[in-house]
Amino acid sequence: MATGRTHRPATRSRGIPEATVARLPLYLRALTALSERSVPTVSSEELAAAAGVNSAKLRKDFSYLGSYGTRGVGYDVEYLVYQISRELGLTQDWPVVIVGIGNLGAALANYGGFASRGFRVAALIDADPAMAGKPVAGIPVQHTDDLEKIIKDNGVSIGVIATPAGAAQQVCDRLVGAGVTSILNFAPTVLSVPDGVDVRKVDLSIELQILAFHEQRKAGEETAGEEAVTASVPKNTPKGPDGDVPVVMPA
Ligand SMILES: NC(=O)c1ccc[n+]([C@@H]2O[C@H](COP(=O)([O-])OP(=O)(O)OC[C@H]3O[C@@H](n4cnc5c(N)ncnc54)[C@H](O)[C@@H]3O)[C@@H](O)[C@H]2O)c1
Repeated sequence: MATGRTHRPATRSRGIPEATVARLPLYLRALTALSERSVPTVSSEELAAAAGVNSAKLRKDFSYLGSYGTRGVGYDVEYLVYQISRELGLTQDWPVVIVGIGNLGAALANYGGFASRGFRVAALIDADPAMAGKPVAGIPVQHTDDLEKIIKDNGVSIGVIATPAGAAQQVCDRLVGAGVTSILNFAPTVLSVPDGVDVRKVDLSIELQILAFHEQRKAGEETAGEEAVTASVPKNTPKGPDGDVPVVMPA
């Protein structure tokens, strides 16, 4: 399998910066909550606060969508939900396969939040023959022998890897070989993929390490006369698009 990580430009071809794309799901989450409460319109300030984003940044982001709101009225909640969903490609159904149905894979399969956002778990795949045919979240687990056929039969373009780290590259290669072009990797390893394949990595332990760093810094700031401790750590630490630490990172 060809290797080499995908390097995305900071701006996608359609002119929406990656940083804006990363904030769209935050707006969508806040807007969906408003929609569920039947709130018809929202100001940029209210929405920015609900999404945890600076309001000037929000207005700039929405200008890329061609959405400027109405002075004195704000943004139409339902229309904005539609616009952002369309921009993110969520107005269509995305069949997803999960590979590695252990503790994490089973938890992901049971997570209802995927389906409600347009991601249908089409198949569960595991290398353990003892698991074949056993239902998890109502879906029978299938053996890795059939991985390529499962991908093709279900028209899958997004794969989730929840195998041990040592198996992740091989699983990734097979997924890509079968036509998968987007991978969400939970295994603690860096995956090599050919150009045109997107990999996103989720690592909760890294998030905890970043929080530990901040905790350490807070403790350092509270300790009078210990400037040497606070000065030894950089001021600018990794932040997410909305100012908090990101859970999903580029691979
Ligand atoms: N990113 C995170 O925040 C996070 C959190 C927890 C776990 N993890 C990682 O997720 C992975 C799974 O963790 P877990 O606790 O569910 O492990 P687990 O041992 O419970 O499950 C792993 C599953 O993968 C299957 N498997 C092994 N090799 C395979 C292969 N080649 N093809 C298909 N399936 C295969 C095993 O049969 C098993 O069912 C590990 O890499 C772990 O480090 C990541």
